[in-house]
Amino acid sequence: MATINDKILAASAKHPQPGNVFQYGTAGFRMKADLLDSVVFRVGLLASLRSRKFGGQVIGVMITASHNPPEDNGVKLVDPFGEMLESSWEAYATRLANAKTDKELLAVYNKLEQDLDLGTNKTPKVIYARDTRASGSRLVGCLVDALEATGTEYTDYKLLTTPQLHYLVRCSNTKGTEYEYGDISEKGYYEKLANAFKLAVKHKKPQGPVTVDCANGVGGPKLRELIKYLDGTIDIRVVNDDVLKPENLNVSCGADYVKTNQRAPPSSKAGPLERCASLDGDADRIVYYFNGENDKFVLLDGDRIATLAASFLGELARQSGLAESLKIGVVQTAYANGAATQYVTSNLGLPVVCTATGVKHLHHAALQFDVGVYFEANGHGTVVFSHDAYKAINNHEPQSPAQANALETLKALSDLINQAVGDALSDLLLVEVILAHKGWSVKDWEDTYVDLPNRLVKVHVLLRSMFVTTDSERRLLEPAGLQATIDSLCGKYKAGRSFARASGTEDAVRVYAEAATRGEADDLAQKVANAVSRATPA
Ligand SMILES: CC(=O)N[C@H]1[C@@H](OP(=O)(O)O)O[C@H](CO)[C@@H](O)[C@@H]1O
Ligand SMILES: [Mg+2]
Repeated sequence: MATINDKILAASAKHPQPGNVFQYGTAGFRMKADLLDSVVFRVGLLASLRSRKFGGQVIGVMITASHNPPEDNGVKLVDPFGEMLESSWEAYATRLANAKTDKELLAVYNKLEQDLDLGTNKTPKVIYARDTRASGSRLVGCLVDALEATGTEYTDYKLLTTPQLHYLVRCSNTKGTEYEYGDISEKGYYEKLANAFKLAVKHKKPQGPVTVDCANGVGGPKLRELIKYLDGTIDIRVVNDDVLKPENLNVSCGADYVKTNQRAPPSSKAGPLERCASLDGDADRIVYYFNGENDKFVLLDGDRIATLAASFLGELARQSGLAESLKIGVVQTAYANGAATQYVTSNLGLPVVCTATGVKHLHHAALQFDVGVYFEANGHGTVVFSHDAYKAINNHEPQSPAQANALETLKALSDLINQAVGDALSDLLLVEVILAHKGWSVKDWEDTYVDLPNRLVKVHVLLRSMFVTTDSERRLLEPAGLQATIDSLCGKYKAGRSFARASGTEDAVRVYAEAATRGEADDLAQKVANAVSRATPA
């Protein structure tokens, strides 16, 4: 009888390594889809090991390239509690992906089996899903070959948003425990969100429609499905939801297009002050926007969602009598607008923590609070409630009808908000709840503070690894002397702030600058970019 090792060798022979060098980055592996067969096969091997490491708990595999062009694809792993893969395992994924031959791959796999102290012999379990890309079903085939070869039990959830898969992983592993998260089904996801939303807006119905651009991705059909469970409590108008033409995915639409180009999708028919939102290709990011006075485009990005959520959660905690027991905090990266940071500390009186770029860093830091609000400026984020926060919310005896109302809304939000990962559908409903409660238009939301003009530029350098940062990427240790130059440049501009760091996803150094006026922000960004270029070999 063929051993597992024989089976891995035979299956691997169907998916030869193309000779490329791969790296499991911030968002898993991501590249042109036709290069990915061997990578997905090998991620399948790792998912099986990861499940064995946790005594047979369910691990998730998501096949998506999010906001990338339609011809790309990617793959990432979901850990047992629904979080992103633990960083130390990213290196194992990279090692497996880069083994040149089938034999070498098997050697790496067997070595990991030995080194990882896998403990019990429980059958490994994996669940997986994919976005709407044309290459998705072929890549699923590669994944299944690995799961079959390793004797891993698996369930194919077909098309899902990334956060839906995270939800299912968390539900699977918490069933019957005190952390039980929900029913292990797609329907369970919609029911959980819809019930929480209906409860949260029981007394305050959202005013006017919200138009949601779904990037022609998987978020479209999933949002349409969610709407069926909302019983007309909100008017959501779905646009750019054509998934039958996968070549249209993220093309001139979607959250990344809107954030990068600072404009609405050209197909948008929104009138002045109409509430609009855009999801990305796998629906884990969302940004809001509208046409303001004189047709000025106004973006309400992740910073704005974070400040809105923090302000509302702070109010609810006070109104329900839980201000003392719920420590609320906001987590941002250095890319957050200085005005947003200032608003949270000065106006809301809440602490702000800055972390390195990448949502896993933010998520981790947010767990230090009872209620941790975290968003990247690009619209990826969520609010995490600690176990103690759930206990406090669920055990608190309200002292008045007003307290009872606030508590009910707070409870509903703790169910509405995806605890595993940033989720565009959950975040959409969260924003809608808050605007409804505050009775705010998008203009009122914008008016909470004035963003500092800012500029983000990319500098192409020969060796981005030369750029070594400290202080949550806000300051450079190397190249020597460059930080002093940046400091002195910032000092010349009112409210000047700038930093440079190597991108983790592109071969470039990113320079961010903000200042009191548009001209000064642009000027500062350009000068720092020039200094970055000068500090590196040509
Ligand atoms: C300035 C910026 O937007 N950076 C993005 C980008 O990271 P970089 O390391 O800056 O390339 O991609 C990350 C993964 O999608 C995302 O988490 C992050 O916010
Ligand atoms: Mg995404």
